[in-house]
Amino acid sequence: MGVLDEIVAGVREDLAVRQARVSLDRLKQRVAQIDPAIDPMPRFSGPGVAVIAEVKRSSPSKGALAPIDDPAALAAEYEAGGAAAISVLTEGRRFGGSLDDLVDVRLAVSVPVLRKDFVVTAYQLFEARAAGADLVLLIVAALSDYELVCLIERAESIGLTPLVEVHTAEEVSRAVAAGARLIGVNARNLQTLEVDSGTFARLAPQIPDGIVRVAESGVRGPHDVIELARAGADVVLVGEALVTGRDPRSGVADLVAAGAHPALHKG
Ligand SMILES: O=C(O)c1ccccc1NCC(=O)[C@H](O)[C@H](O)COP(=O)(O)O
Repeated sequence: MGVLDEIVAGVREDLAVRQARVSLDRLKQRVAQIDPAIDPMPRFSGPGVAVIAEVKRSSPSKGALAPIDDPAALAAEYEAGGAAAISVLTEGRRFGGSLDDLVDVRLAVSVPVLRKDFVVTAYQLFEARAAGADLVLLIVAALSDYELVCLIERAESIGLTPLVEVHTAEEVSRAVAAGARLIGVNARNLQTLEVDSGTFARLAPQIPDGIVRVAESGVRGPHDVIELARAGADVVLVGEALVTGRDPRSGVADLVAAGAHPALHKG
């Protein structure tokens, strides 16, 4: 079994426990009561490169990264540094996250919030929206074409913007055919966990104009943002470098400044 399959198997076990506790109808009632989701797309379509800053305690590739006792405070620092959105890893077993983290972050910031998890059922979309998420990650490698189309449509029907994650040229084609408007190219191979910094530049030309391009994983600093911008990135998603860095606010601000350089402005 590969790493992704192992993670998804654990996610399904934990999901079954939550589904036994909270019915889908109850989640739908909650979703009907909360404020509408924020549309992140205008923030991702400016002249510079937008930064999604991630709340990430640990990972399968690196183990423990940072304790993050107060995810809300970290997210507020990210927002103060200029983050266009906050990503919250809500998977518990391998990433040390939870939906409670997302609820706390939602209350602390006014920028859009992404539920970064391994979503395989519509129930998780309602969980995400009920917790206050505005975006949700859908990983093409974890889904059939039919599941992908259904989850994109269902997410959008409840106001969530799907970030559709790809790793290969074939997955880009599947994401585009499924109707993705926001595609994330993840440079981390989900089998080997190695980061290949050339992945975005290889796959981005295959993503049609009009679809927002996100570069995910392995962004270490301003130099990488400049390289990714030159390769066509509209957005970068950064976790490890920010949670292990000196200061999250200035860490984000440095990335935003690099992506805002006039020489990189999109045409
Ligand atoms: O981070 C991992 O080790 C990982 C392993 C398997 C599946 C997903 C994984 N990470 C999720 C992410 O996509 C990253 O947290 C995100 O792109 C930020 O990456 P980084 O800046 O390299 O922390």
